[in-house]
Amino acid sequence: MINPINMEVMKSAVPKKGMYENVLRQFNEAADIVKLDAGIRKILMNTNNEILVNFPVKLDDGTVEVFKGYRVQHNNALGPYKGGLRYHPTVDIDAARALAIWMTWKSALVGLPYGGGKGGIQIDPNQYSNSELERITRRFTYALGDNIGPDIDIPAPDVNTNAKIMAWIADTYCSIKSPTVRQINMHVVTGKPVGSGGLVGRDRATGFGVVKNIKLWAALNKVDLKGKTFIVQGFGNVGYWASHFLALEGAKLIAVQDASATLYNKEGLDPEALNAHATQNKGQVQGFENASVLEAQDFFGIECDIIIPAALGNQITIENCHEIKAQVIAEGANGPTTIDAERELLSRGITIIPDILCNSGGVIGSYYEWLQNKRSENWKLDTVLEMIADKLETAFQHMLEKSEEYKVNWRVGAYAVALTKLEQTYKERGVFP
Ligand SMILES: NC(=O)C1=CN([C@@H]2O[C@H](COP(=O)(O)OP(=O)(O)OC[C@H]3O[C@@H](n4cnc5c(N)ncnc54)[C@H](OP(=O)(O)O)[C@@H]3O)[C@@H](O)[C@H]2O)C=CC1
Ligand SMILES: O=C(O)CCC(=O)C(=O)O
Repeated sequence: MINPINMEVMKSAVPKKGMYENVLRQFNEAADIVKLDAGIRKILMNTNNEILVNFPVKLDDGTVEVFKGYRVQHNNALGPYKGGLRYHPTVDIDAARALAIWMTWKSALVGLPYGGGKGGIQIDPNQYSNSELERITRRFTYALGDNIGPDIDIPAPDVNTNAKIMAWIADTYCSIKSPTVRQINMHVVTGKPVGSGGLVGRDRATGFGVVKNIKLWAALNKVDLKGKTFIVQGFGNVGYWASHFLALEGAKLIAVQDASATLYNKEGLDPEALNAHATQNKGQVQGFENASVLEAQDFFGIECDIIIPAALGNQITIENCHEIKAQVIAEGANGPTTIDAERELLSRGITIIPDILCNSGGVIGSYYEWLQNKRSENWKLDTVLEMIADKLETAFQHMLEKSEEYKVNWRVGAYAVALTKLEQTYKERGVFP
């Protein structure tokens, strides 16, 4: 059902530059390789629904501001739309499209009963107070109306959103339902605080999954992670937890970059101390002691074994990829490597663990939260991490098999798994008899 107030639902338009162009190029390359049915290709090239809401919020000083919120629902052949909400000035329709499309491939690749969605608000959250952010989130939820729902479209955290914001969404969504069904709708979002139906371990699920993938890569290549050096771009949810888990393997974090600073220490940066510092410093690493400050453009050229991009898209580009010396890039972020940069890096023998697999621990964790809510169960942390690791191992194996079958790189192999699964689903249903 479409909320008639402040709502435009549009069909997808012409591809434009940026992440959206990248995702379509990746899709077309893989679709050619697997000889995807032409009709299914047309379906998957398009997004099902693109929702833009303009909603007013009264700020603390009494003035009114109108915000732009997006939710793109790419495809729901495998189940309800699923994917995060981002609060960032770069959120626009193209970014939401690209990120929603990646979610479809990701869910299909790791065998989840979900389609792909993504969205957010075009906003710099640092400019607003906590109570303003709460009102903005609640009005956004209200404006989305029944376009989201536990069996329709299930948002989750992404850049600059977190468990608290998910709790506000769940609370607002439930409060506009009849009292008799309120509590059974908490799984309209995942990534909630544990006290509000959240999953123990969803906070670390993405970073845990990134490191699980690095371990699978290391095992395949007989690499000992102990003593290996790594650098991380973005020290938020994904960047911190990936650093935490990789340090547990004996690897050494030697540089971190966020929007505030680029920090370096070849003797090692302690992820826990850095996280404690960032927590006291609006989430930012700037001002951390025991590190030298580098120019931002020098980050990817740092001598190291592993790079974990865990910030925004299009960070590793044709301009900076020549400087990269690492053996492997584990894509914690969505779309961090441009297509041209990837080509160059692969030609130099650098491995890229593709985002749709590498960061999928998050949505797998979300799936278990959703299932836990549906079944009124509670799982322990060890059980949750084991279940996530298990799905990742299977998906990693499937990616290797398809890469081998078609003699293609890992990203195309991962896409081949996802597209084959979607094609099978459409054909089984008789859409294309
Ligand atoms: N959260 C999740 O479960 C999942 C997230 N992802 C992806 O992982 C990435 C990170 O998400 P998440 O950790 O949740 O987000 P957070 O908001 O928790 O952290 C984002 C980090 O990126 C940094 N950053 C922002 N802009 C820049 C920049 N221009 N240069 C360097 N660093 C920058 C931020 O720094 P600052 O604080 O200074 O702005 C912050 O450290 C995104 O691409 C997201 O889509 C993928 C799967 C699941
Ligand atoms: O947990 C989820 O539902 C989605 C997380 C996400 O946004 C992503 O994987 O990019």
